[in-house]
Amino acid sequence: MIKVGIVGGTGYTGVELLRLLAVHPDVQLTAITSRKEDGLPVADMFPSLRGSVDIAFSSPDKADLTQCDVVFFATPHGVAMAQAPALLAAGVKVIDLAADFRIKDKAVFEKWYKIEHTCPELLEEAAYGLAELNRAAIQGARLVANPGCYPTTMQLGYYPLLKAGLIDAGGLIADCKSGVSGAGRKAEIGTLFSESSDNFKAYGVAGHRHTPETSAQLQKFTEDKVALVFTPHLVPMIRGMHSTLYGRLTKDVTNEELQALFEEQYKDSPFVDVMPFGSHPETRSTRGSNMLRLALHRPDNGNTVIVLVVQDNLVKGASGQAVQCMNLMFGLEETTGLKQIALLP
Ligand SMILES: NC(=O)C1=CN([C@@H]2O[C@H](COP(=O)(O)OP(=O)(O)OC[C@H]3O[C@@H](n4cnc5c(N)ncnc54)[C@H](OP(=O)(O)O)[C@@H]3O)[C@@H](O)[C@H]2O)C=CC1
Ligand SMILES: CC(=O)N[C@@H](CCC(=O)OP(=O)(O)O)C(=O)O
Repeated sequence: MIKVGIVGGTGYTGVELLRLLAVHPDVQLTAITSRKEDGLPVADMFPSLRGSVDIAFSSPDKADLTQCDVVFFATPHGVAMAQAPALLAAGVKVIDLAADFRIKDKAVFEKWYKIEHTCPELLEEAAYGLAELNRAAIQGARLVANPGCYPTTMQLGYYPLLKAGLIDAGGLIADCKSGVSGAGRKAEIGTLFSESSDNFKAYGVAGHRHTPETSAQLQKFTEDKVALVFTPHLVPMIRGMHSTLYGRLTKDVTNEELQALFEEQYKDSPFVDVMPFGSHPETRSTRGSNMLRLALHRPDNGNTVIVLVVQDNLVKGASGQAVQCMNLMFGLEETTGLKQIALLP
């Protein structure tokens, strides 16, 4: 059994990890931290876990995480970088759901996250945890940087087109929407019911920290200079993400060829569903599941290709993806414990 620790067990991605790992056949939940809830049985806070998780929270300074085989950090940016060196030195693998190890350039990280990077020596080593595009590196990694939720949709949607040189890399436009759980469980005015329900707005239009993460990754797929315009929006739902990705075609290609390109690219990726050309994927078709679904469109058969991508921000966009990485790091089937079908309605 893989002994698992979770730092930040009281947040949305933390409890989502618990939901997934509680029924994972190869996992033993060993330590779950909370700074405020030391000693409280996890299932007292989250009754959905009654009968499935029987351990209590412990404060991060009391929890002996070195007894774990792997530790997930479901914490704000900056927490994992402070603890990862000691854990790795003790032989513990680390999966960070925050951004501490996603951006290789320390100066770029510090500019966008407004915190000093205290262990830049691990940046190069960290494997970027997007299994579909980086499987081999994750398999051999002891430190994984789980991607951001928006970047997951943008990369999986644009990758086949960029790699095949079919679109103008300098004119990528991504119009993305997230459910409110994407902002986490902490109290904030913007996520109060009266502020975020029956309301719809863009945010971070002048610049969002997922732009440098996504651009740096997309740049690996093409020699042309990538320029990405990314506009996130907050939609009045709890879970779910919908990204509409626009690309300007630069070569003659038929719709059948575009569809075949995506189907071929993801034929061995169990968590990417390439839907029939012209489909309209719905966020609810991924709710609670690790599946990302996408579909291609080409209005009027012109030179714009549109990729519609949906996922559950808390599963494929965060905790499910992290478990997918754990499976690869420990030589398990990538889908182990992740076969949940989306909840409808
Ligand atoms: N929500 C989402 O859809 C996604 C989130 N992420 C990223 O995952 C990470 C967690 O997000 P989310 O679960 O939404 O956040 P939450 O705000 O819901 O939870 C944060 C957790 O971190 C703990 N925590 C906070 N500060 C510290 C600290 N200094 N030391 C130890 N533990 C701490 C909190 O627990 P306590 O206060 O009890 O100690 C809490 O359990 C973030 O970096 C986020 O950016 C990534 C992709 C998607
Ligand atoms: C709706 C909402 O607020 N979403 C978050 C992104 C969540 C995510 O992926 O987070 P990290 O990259 O920070 O890990 C945001 O835009 O800041």
